Amino acid sequence: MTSTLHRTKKVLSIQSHVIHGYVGNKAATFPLQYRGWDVDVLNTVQFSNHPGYAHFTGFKCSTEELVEIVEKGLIGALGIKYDAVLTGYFPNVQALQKMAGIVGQMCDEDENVQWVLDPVLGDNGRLYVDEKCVAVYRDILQSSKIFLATPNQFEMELLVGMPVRTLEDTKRAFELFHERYPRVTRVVVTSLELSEFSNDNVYVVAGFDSSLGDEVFFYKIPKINATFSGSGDLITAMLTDSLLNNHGRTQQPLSTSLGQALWLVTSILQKTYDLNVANQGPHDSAISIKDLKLIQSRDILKQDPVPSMGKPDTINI
Ligand SMILES: Nc1ncnc2c1ncn2[C@@H]1O[C@H](COP(=O)(O)OP(=O)(O)O)[C@@H](O)[C@H]1O
Ligand SMILES: Cc1ncc(COP(=O)(O)O)c(C=O)c1O
Repeated sequence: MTSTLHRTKKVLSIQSHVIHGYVGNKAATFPLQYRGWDVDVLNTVQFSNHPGYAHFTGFKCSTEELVEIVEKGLIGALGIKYDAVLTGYFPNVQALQKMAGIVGQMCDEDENVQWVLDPVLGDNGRLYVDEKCVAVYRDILQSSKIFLATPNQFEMELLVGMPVRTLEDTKRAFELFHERYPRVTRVVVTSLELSEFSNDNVYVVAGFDSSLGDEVFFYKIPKINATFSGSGDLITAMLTDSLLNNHGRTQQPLSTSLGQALWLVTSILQKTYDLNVANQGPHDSAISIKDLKLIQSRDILKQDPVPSMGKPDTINI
Protein backbone atom coordinates (compact mmCIF):
# COMPACT_ATOMS: atom_id res chain seq x y z
CA MET A 1 0.00 0.00 0.00
CA THR A 2 2.59 2.53 1.08
CA SER A 3 4.63 2.36 -2.14
CA THR A 4 1.77 3.87 -4.18
CA LEU A 5 1.96 7.04 -2.04
CA HIS A 6 5.43 7.78 -3.38
CA ARG A 7 6.12 9.43 -6.70
CA THR A 8 6.86 7.02 -9.53
CA LYS A 9 10.53 7.34 -10.50
CA LYS A 10 11.38 8.13 -14.11
CA VAL A 11 14.38 6.83 -16.01
CA LEU A 12 15.58 7.54 -19.54
CA SER A 13 17.25 4.34 -20.74
CA ILE A 14 19.54 4.78 -23.77
CA GLN A 15 20.63 1.35 -24.97
CA SER A 16 20.37 -1.13 -27.85
CA HIS A 17 17.09 -2.79 -28.86
CA VAL A 18 16.55 -6.31 -30.19
CA ILE A 19 13.23 -7.42 -31.66
CA HIS A 20 13.78 -11.01 -30.55
CA GLY A 21 15.40 -11.69 -27.19
CA TYR A 22 16.54 -9.73 -24.15
CA VAL A 23 19.71 -7.63 -24.22
CA GLY A 24 20.21 -3.86 -23.90
CA ASN A 25 16.92 -2.01 -23.43
CA LYS A 26 14.98 -5.28 -23.80
CA ALA A 27 16.83 -6.62 -20.73
CA ALA A 28 16.33 -3.42 -18.72
CA THR A 29 12.81 -2.17 -19.55
CA PHE A 30 10.48 -4.94 -18.34
CA PRO A 31 12.40 -5.52 -15.07
CA LEU A 32 12.46 -1.77 -14.33
CA GLN A 33 8.76 -1.39 -15.18
CA TYR A 34 7.91 -4.43 -13.12
CA ARG A 35 9.75 -2.85 -10.20
CA GLY A 36 7.69 0.30 -10.53
CA TRP A 37 9.65 2.61 -12.82
CA ASP A 38 8.35 4.80 -15.64
CA VAL A 39 10.87 3.90 -18.35
CA ASP A 40 11.42 6.19 -21.35
CA VAL A 41 13.19 3.93 -23.84
CA LEU A 42 15.58 5.38 -26.41
CA ASN A 43 16.94 2.68 -28.69
CA THR A 44 20.42 3.34 -30.13
CA VAL A 45 20.11 0.45 -32.61
CA GLN A 46 17.32 -1.86 -33.72
CA PHE A 47 18.55 -5.38 -34.48
CA SER A 48 16.54 -8.54 -35.24
CA ASN A 49 18.41 -10.31 -32.42
CA HIS A 50 21.73 -9.87 -30.61
CA PRO A 51 25.06 -10.47 -32.39
CA GLY A 52 25.72 -13.59 -30.25
CA TYR A 53 23.49 -15.41 -32.76
CA ALA A 54 25.15 -16.44 -36.06
CA HIS A 55 23.15 -13.85 -38.05
CA PHE A 56 21.35 -10.63 -37.37
CA THR A 57 19.94 -7.75 -39.40
CA GLY A 58 18.76 -4.27 -38.52
CA PHE A 59 19.91 -0.69 -38.39
CA LYS A 60 21.62 1.87 -36.22
CA CYS A 61 20.20 5.28 -35.27
CA SER A 62 22.21 8.22 -36.54
CA THR A 63 23.82 10.56 -34.04
CA GLU A 64 21.57 13.40 -35.31
CA GLU A 65 18.42 11.35 -34.67
CA LEU A 66 19.48 10.47 -31.12
CA VAL A 67 20.47 14.06 -30.32
CA GLU A 68 17.25 15.50 -31.75
CA ILE A 69 15.00 13.10 -29.82
CA VAL A 70 16.57 14.03 -26.49
CA GLU A 71 17.39 17.73 -27.02
CA LYS A 72 14.38 18.87 -29.03
CA GLY A 73 11.84 16.29 -27.96
CA LEU A 74 12.26 15.05 -24.41
CA ILE A 75 14.03 18.06 -22.87
CA GLY A 76 13.11 20.92 -25.24
CA ALA A 77 9.43 20.35 -26.01
CA LEU A 78 8.35 18.15 -23.10
CA GLY A 79 10.70 19.42 -20.39
CA ILE A 80 10.77 16.02 -18.72
CA LYS A 81 12.67 15.74 -15.45
CA TYR A 82 14.28 12.35 -14.99
CA ASP A 83 15.44 10.77 -11.76
CA ALA A 84 18.00 8.73 -13.66
CA VAL A 85 19.55 8.38 -17.09
CA LEU A 86 20.92 4.96 -17.92
CA THR A 87 23.40 4.71 -20.80
CA GLY A 88 24.67 1.52 -22.44
CA TYR A 89 25.61 0.51 -25.98
CA PHE A 90 26.21 3.26 -28.57
CA PRO A 91 26.72 2.33 -32.24
CA ASN A 92 29.72 4.61 -32.89
CA VAL A 93 32.21 7.01 -31.28
CA GLN A 94 30.42 10.14 -32.40
CA ALA A 95 27.07 9.04 -30.95
CA LEU A 96 28.77 8.17 -27.67
CA GLN A 97 30.55 11.53 -27.51
CA LYS A 98 27.52 13.65 -28.40
CA MET A 99 25.04 11.82 -26.20
CA ALA A 100 27.44 11.81 -23.25
CA GLY A 101 27.72 15.60 -23.67
CA ILE A 102 23.94 15.95 -23.50
CA VAL A 103 23.50 13.61 -20.52
CA GLY A 104 26.37 15.36 -18.71
CA GLN A 105 24.66 18.70 -19.23
CA MET A 106 21.33 17.30 -17.96
CA CYS A 107 23.10 16.22 -14.75
CA ASP A 108 24.96 19.53 -14.37
CA GLU A 109 21.76 21.54 -14.76
CA ASP A 110 19.74 19.43 -12.34
CA GLU A 111 21.48 17.68 -9.47
CA ASN A 112 18.51 15.36 -9.02
CA VAL A 113 19.32 13.55 -12.29
CA GLN A 114 21.58 10.58 -11.60
CA TRP A 115 23.69 9.12 -14.42
CA VAL A 116 24.15 5.36 -14.40
CA LEU A 117 26.78 4.52 -16.99
CA ASP A 118 27.59 1.05 -18.32
CA PRO A 119 30.83 1.61 -20.29
CA VAL A 120 30.02 -0.96 -23.00
CA LEU A 121 33.34 -1.80 -24.69
CA GLY A 122 33.66 -5.58 -24.82
CA ASP A 123 34.02 -8.77 -22.83
CA ASN A 124 36.50 -11.61 -22.26
CA GLY A 125 39.44 -9.75 -23.80
CA ARG A 126 37.59 -8.72 -26.96
CA LEU A 127 36.40 -5.22 -27.91
CA TYR A 128 32.99 -5.10 -29.59
CA VAL A 129 33.01 -1.38 -30.29
CA ASP A 130 35.46 0.91 -32.14
CA GLU A 131 38.66 1.07 -30.08
CA LYS A 132 38.43 4.88 -30.07
CA CYS A 133 35.52 4.45 -27.62
CA VAL A 134 38.02 3.48 -24.89
CA ALA A 135 39.58 6.97 -24.87
CA VAL A 136 36.15 8.57 -25.11
CA TYR A 137 34.87 6.64 -22.08
CA ARG A 138 38.02 7.65 -20.15
CA ASP A 139 37.26 11.30 -20.95
CA ILE A 140 33.60 10.96 -20.00
CA LEU A 141 34.45 9.32 -16.67
CA GLN A 142 37.03 12.01 -15.95
CA SER A 143 34.85 14.98 -16.73
CA SER A 144 31.29 13.98 -15.77
CA LYS A 145 29.50 13.48 -12.51
CA ILE A 146 28.51 9.82 -12.56
CA PHE A 147 26.26 8.25 -9.92
CA LEU A 148 27.25 4.68 -10.77
CA ALA A 149 29.51 3.00 -13.36
CA THR A 150 29.26 -0.74 -14.06
CA PRO A 151 32.25 -2.04 -16.07
CA ASN A 152 32.88 -5.78 -16.42
CA GLN A 153 36.40 -7.17 -15.76
CA PHE A 154 37.72 -6.41 -19.27
CA GLU A 155 36.22 -2.91 -19.28
CA MET A 156 37.72 -2.15 -15.83
CA GLU A 157 41.12 -3.28 -17.15
CA LEU A 158 40.81 -0.92 -20.13
CA LEU A 159 39.71 1.99 -17.96
CA VAL A 160 42.52 1.69 -15.42
CA GLY A 161 45.17 0.39 -17.84
CA MET A 162 46.22 -2.69 -15.83
CA PRO A 163 45.26 -6.37 -15.66
CA VAL A 164 42.85 -7.26 -12.86
CA ARG A 165 43.42 -10.94 -12.09
CA THR A 166 44.02 -11.15 -8.31
CA LEU A 167 42.55 -9.60 -5.16
CA GLU A 168 45.64 -7.38 -4.91
CA ASP A 169 45.07 -6.20 -8.52
CA THR A 170 41.42 -5.54 -7.67
CA LYS A 171 42.39 -3.35 -4.74
CA ARG A 172 44.91 -1.41 -6.88
CA ALA A 173 42.44 -1.11 -9.76
CA PHE A 174 39.78 0.47 -7.53
CA GLU A 175 42.42 2.82 -6.11
CA LEU A 176 43.51 3.86 -9.60
CA PHE A 177 39.92 4.18 -10.77
CA HIS A 178 39.13 6.55 -7.92
CA GLU A 179 42.32 8.59 -8.52
CA ARG A 180 41.61 8.95 -12.24
CA TYR A 181 37.85 9.34 -12.05
CA PRO A 182 37.09 11.14 -8.77
CA ARG A 183 33.71 12.40 -10.05
CA VAL A 184 32.41 8.82 -10.33
CA THR A 185 30.76 8.24 -6.95
CA ARG A 186 30.12 4.48 -7.19
CA VAL A 187 31.64 1.70 -9.26
CA VAL A 188 30.68 -1.96 -9.46
CA VAL A 189 32.78 -4.45 -11.44
CA THR A 190 30.15 -6.93 -12.53
CA SER A 191 32.15 -10.15 -12.92
CA LEU A 192 35.75 -10.81 -11.98
CA GLU A 193 37.51 -14.12 -12.39
CA LEU A 194 40.30 -13.98 -9.79
CA SER A 195 43.13 -16.49 -9.36
CA GLU A 196 42.54 -16.85 -5.58
CA PHE A 197 39.10 -18.32 -6.28
CA SER A 198 39.84 -20.28 -9.46
CA ASN A 199 39.01 -23.61 -7.74
CA ASP A 200 35.81 -22.33 -6.16
CA ASN A 201 33.85 -21.89 -9.40
CA VAL A 202 32.69 -18.39 -8.46
CA TYR A 203 32.45 -14.95 -10.01
CA VAL A 204 33.58 -12.08 -7.82
CA VAL A 205 31.41 -8.95 -8.02
CA ALA A 206 33.13 -5.98 -6.37
CA GLY A 207 32.01 -2.46 -5.49
CA PHE A 208 33.27 0.82 -4.11
CA ASP A 209 31.38 3.90 -2.95
CA SER A 210 33.71 6.89 -2.63
CA SER A 211 31.15 8.77 -0.53
CA LEU A 212 31.36 6.05 2.15
CA GLY A 213 35.12 5.71 2.74
CA ASP A 214 37.87 3.53 1.42
CA GLU A 215 36.43 0.05 1.58
CA VAL A 216 36.09 -2.22 -1.46
CA PHE A 217 33.55 -4.98 -0.86
CA PHE A 218 32.91 -8.10 -2.88
CA TYR A 219 30.43 -10.94 -3.23
CA LYS A 220 31.32 -14.44 -4.44
CA ILE A 221 28.62 -15.75 -6.75
CA PRO A 222 28.50 -19.49 -7.58
CA LYS A 223 28.82 -19.95 -11.35
CA ILE A 224 25.90 -21.46 -13.20
CA ASN A 225 27.20 -23.83 -15.93
CA ALA A 226 26.18 -21.53 -18.81
CA THR A 227 26.95 -18.23 -20.50
CA PHE A 228 24.16 -15.68 -20.71
CA SER A 229 23.60 -12.63 -22.94
CA GLY A 230 22.02 -9.62 -21.31
CA SER A 231 23.05 -10.43 -17.73
CA GLY A 232 25.25 -7.29 -17.61
CA ASP A 233 22.41 -5.07 -18.79
CA LEU A 234 20.06 -6.68 -16.28
CA ILE A 235 22.35 -6.15 -13.29
CA THR A 236 22.92 -2.48 -14.17
CA ALA A 237 19.14 -1.97 -14.33
CA MET A 238 18.54 -3.79 -11.03
CA LEU A 239 21.28 -1.79 -9.30
CA THR A 240 19.66 1.41 -10.54
CA ASP A 241 16.38 0.26 -9.01
CA SER A 242 17.90 -0.84 -5.74
CA LEU A 243 19.87 2.39 -5.29
CA LEU A 244 17.30 4.92 -6.44
CA ASN A 245 13.80 3.52 -5.99
CA ASN A 246 13.68 3.63 -2.23
CA HIS A 247 9.90 4.01 -1.90
CA GLY A 248 10.36 6.75 0.68
CA ARG A 249 12.95 4.82 2.68
CA THR A 250 16.40 6.38 3.17
CA GLN A 251 18.98 5.53 0.53
CA GLN A 252 20.74 2.30 1.35
CA PRO A 253 24.49 1.68 1.00
CA LEU A 254 25.86 0.34 -2.31
CA SER A 255 26.83 -2.96 -0.65
CA THR A 256 23.19 -3.58 0.39
CA SER A 257 21.88 -2.60 -3.06
CA LEU A 258 24.40 -4.84 -4.79
CA GLY A 259 23.44 -7.76 -2.51
CA GLN A 260 19.81 -7.32 -3.59
CA ALA A 261 20.55 -6.78 -7.30
CA LEU A 262 22.67 -9.93 -7.25
CA TRP A 263 19.87 -11.90 -5.60
CA LEU A 264 17.47 -10.84 -8.39
CA VAL A 265 19.94 -11.51 -11.22
CA THR A 266 21.09 -14.86 -9.80
CA SER A 267 17.49 -16.01 -9.32
CA ILE A 268 16.56 -14.98 -12.87
CA LEU A 269 19.64 -16.66 -14.39
CA GLN A 270 18.94 -19.85 -12.41
CA LYS A 271 15.31 -19.86 -13.59
CA THR A 272 16.49 -19.25 -17.18
CA TYR A 273 18.98 -22.11 -16.85
CA ASP A 274 16.43 -24.51 -15.33
CA LEU A 275 13.91 -23.82 -18.10
CA ASN A 276 16.60 -24.36 -20.77
CA VAL A 277 17.80 -27.60 -19.22
CA ALA A 278 14.20 -28.84 -18.92
CA ASN A 279 13.95 -28.37 -22.71
CA GLN A 280 17.42 -29.50 -23.76
CA GLY A 281 18.30 -32.16 -21.18
CA PRO A 282 21.50 -32.46 -19.09
CA HIS A 283 24.95 -31.36 -20.36
CA ASP A 284 28.60 -31.47 -19.25
CA SER A 285 30.22 -28.30 -20.60
CA ALA A 286 28.79 -24.78 -20.24
CA ILE A 287 25.83 -24.10 -22.52
CA SER A 288 25.34 -20.78 -24.28
CA ILE A 289 21.93 -19.37 -23.34
CA LYS A 290 21.02 -16.66 -25.81
CA ASP A 291 17.79 -15.33 -24.33
CA LEU A 292 16.99 -14.61 -20.69
CA LYS A 293 13.59 -15.90 -19.51
CA LEU A 294 12.52 -12.52 -18.15
CA ILE A 295 8.77 -12.88 -18.50
CA GLN A 296 8.82 -16.27 -16.78
CA SER A 297 10.78 -14.56 -13.97
CA ARG A 298 8.15 -11.98 -13.13
CA ASP A 299 7.42 -13.48 -9.71
CA ILE A 300 11.10 -13.01 -8.85
CA LEU A 301 10.98 -9.39 -9.98
CA LYS A 302 7.92 -8.75 -7.80
CA GLN A 303 9.76 -9.46 -4.51
CA ASP A 304 9.52 -6.57 -2.04
CA PRO A 305 11.61 -6.30 0.02
CA VAL A 306 14.21 -8.01 -2.15
CA PRO A 307 16.24 -10.67 -0.31
CA SER A 308 20.02 -10.29 -0.30
CA MET A 309 22.87 -12.55 -1.39
CA GLY A 310 24.26 -12.27 2.15
CA LYS A 311 27.16 -10.32 3.60
CA PRO A 312 30.06 -9.23 1.37
CA ASP A 313 33.77 -9.56 2.16
CA THR A 314 35.78 -6.33 2.40
CA ILE A 315 39.27 -5.01 1.62
CA ASN A 316 40.60 -1.56 2.54
CA ILE A 317 42.31 0.50 -0.14
N1 LIG B 1 27.27 -18.15 -15.53
C1 LIG B 1 26.86 -17.33 -14.57
N2 LIG B 1 26.59 -17.82 -13.34
C2 LIG B 1 26.17 -17.03 -12.34
N3 LIG B 1 25.99 -15.71 -12.47
C3 LIG B 1 26.25 -15.15 -13.68
C4 LIG B 1 26.69 -15.92 -14.79
N4 LIG B 1 26.85 -15.09 -15.84
C5 LIG B 1 26.53 -13.86 -15.41
N5 LIG B 1 26.18 -13.88 -14.11
C6 LIG B 1 25.69 -12.76 -13.29
O1 LIG B 1 25.39 -11.67 -14.13
C7 LIG B 1 26.10 -10.52 -13.74
C8 LIG B 1 26.54 -9.74 -14.95
O2 LIG B 1 27.24 -10.55 -15.83
P1 LIG B 1 28.51 -10.08 -16.63
O3 LIG B 1 29.01 -11.27 -17.37
O4 LIG B 1 29.44 -9.35 -15.73
O5 LIG B 1 27.95 -9.02 -17.56
P2 LIG B 1 28.64 -8.37 -18.81
O6 LIG B 1 27.77 -8.88 -19.87
O7 LIG B 1 28.56 -6.90 -18.57
O8 LIG B 1 30.05 -8.92 -18.90
C9 LIG B 1 27.26 -11.02 -12.89
O9 LIG B 1 27.52 -10.10 -11.87
C10 LIG B 1 26.71 -12.30 -12.29
O10 LIG B 1 25.99 -11.96 -11.12
C1 LIG C 1 23.93 -4.77 -29.04
C2 LIG C 1 24.05 -5.51 -27.73
N1 LIG C 1 23.64 -4.93 -26.60
C3 LIG C 1 23.75 -5.59 -25.42
C4 LIG C 1 24.28 -6.88 -25.33
C5 LIG C 1 24.29 -7.60 -24.03
O1 LIG C 1 25.44 -7.47 -23.38
P1 LIG C 1 25.66 -8.17 -21.97
O2 LIG C 1 25.59 -9.65 -22.20
O3 LIG C 1 27.03 -7.67 -21.67
O4 LIG C 1 24.65 -7.68 -21.03
C6 LIG C 1 24.70 -7.47 -26.45
C7 LIG C 1 25.27 -8.81 -26.30
O5 LIG C 1 25.28 -9.62 -27.15
C8 LIG C 1 24.59 -6.78 -27.67
O6 LIG C 1 24.99 -7.34 -28.77
